[in-house]
Amino acid sequence: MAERRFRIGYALADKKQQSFIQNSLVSLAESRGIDLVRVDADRPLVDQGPFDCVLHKLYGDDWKAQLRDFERKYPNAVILDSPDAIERLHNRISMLQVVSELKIEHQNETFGIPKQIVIYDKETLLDRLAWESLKFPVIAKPLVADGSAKSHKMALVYNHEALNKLKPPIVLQEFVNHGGVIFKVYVVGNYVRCVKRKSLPDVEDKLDFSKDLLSFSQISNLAANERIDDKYYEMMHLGDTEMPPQSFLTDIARGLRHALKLNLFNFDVIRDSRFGNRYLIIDINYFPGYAKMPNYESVLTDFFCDTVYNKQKDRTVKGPDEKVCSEISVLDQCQMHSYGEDMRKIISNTCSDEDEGSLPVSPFHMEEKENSVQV
Ligand SMILES: Nc1ncnc2c1ncn2[C@@H]1O[C@H](COP(=O)(O)OP(=O)(O)OP(=O)(O)O)[C@@H](O)[C@H]1O
Ligand SMILES: O=P(O)(O)O[C@H]1[C@H](OP(=O)(O)O)[C@@H](OP(=O)(O)O)[C@@H](O)[C@@H](O)[C@@H]1OP(=O)(O)O
Ligand SMILES: [Mg+2]
Ligand SMILES: [Mg+2]
Repeated sequence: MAERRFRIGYALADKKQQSFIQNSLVSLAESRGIDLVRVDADRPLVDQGPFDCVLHKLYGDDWKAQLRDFERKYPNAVILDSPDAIERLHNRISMLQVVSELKIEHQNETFGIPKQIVIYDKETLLDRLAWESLKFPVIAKPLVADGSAKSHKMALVYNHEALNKLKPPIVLQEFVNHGGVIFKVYVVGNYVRCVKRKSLPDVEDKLDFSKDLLSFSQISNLAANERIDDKYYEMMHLGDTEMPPQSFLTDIARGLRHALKLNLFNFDVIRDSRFGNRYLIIDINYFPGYAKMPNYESVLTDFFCDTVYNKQKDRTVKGPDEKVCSEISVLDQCQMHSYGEDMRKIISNTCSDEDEGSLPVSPFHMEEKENSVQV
């Protein structure tokens, strides 16, 4: 049987393409039957198909219209992710609103978001009544989080007088001491991985009134070629900071993934130093810098395989007999690249004569990896 290969088109800004599309990822995906194909943003997407899946992080109405045209022509292709779902993350209020919708209970840990208000105009900014309930210092963040450099420009504001230096629309969020360490939780489908990063240091209880405002941008970011590993933890003295419980983060990730209807995102979490078991979600980003995550190549390749495999499964399931054939053939063509005979047995067993309805679980996520969990 001729080998069925899968095509995943990626439409990314240059910077993202450079960091994400590394040879190591391309060749691993290739060895598992997946070709990563660059989408030329200057030509209509619809003319560049077919793709089994489109991976994208581009903005604007024109791009959204292109995705709609593409979907009309190729209704079976998977778009990762839906532009409407991504848009919710472009506003720092709607982005975090979803956190309060989550119904998750853990015995020892609680979570939420910092106290915050949104200010749309200068008059309200200077009206003490409007933000009376907030305690200084606060972090001023642009309301819009659309990936532009401007949308990352923040300020730590120490007092009321400094507020007139800010340009609404902004979100004012209480600064919460958290021991200078932030947890970045990467989500790739049902895979969840938390890493530690250096964050803003704590501020003193007694505010230093000589300071009024401190501007900063992407304080917790790494350079494009850096990865989170033991060397980074050692250099940044992060080794001793205890991670939040993985099961707690996994539940939040699962809740966010379902509520947001997104597969590819990360969220930033800080541990409130006043309590020790209270966690605050401060930011959610679509398609973050995965290349800095340990083993990003295999995590992403597993996810790609899962995605195209599940889609193929949806498309081909008609009745038990047809199902058996179509699934074995997809697996033969794609997964056998890496799973070999054991997998063939699993599939054949699952598709035995007695088996009427159930489908084989996707074999791509059968191992639990260290420090990560499937949700
Ligand atoms: N409420 C807060 N209390 C304490 N520190 C905070 C708070 N909000 C943000 N920070 C610090 O400011 C940094 C930037 O904030 P935030 O993550 O909201 O910005 P961003 O530009 O969207 O970041 P990213 O690069 O992750 O997209 C955080 O990584 C953290 O160090
Ligand atoms: O630049 P990197 O690859 O690291 O990725 C960063 C990403 O930039 P890019 O998508 O333009 O590349 C940012 O996206 P926008 O908010 O600007 O859309 C945001 O998600 C950061 O949090 C990511 O860094 P991380 O926090 O994961 O380290
Ligand atoms: Mg952030
Ligand atoms: Mg962000």
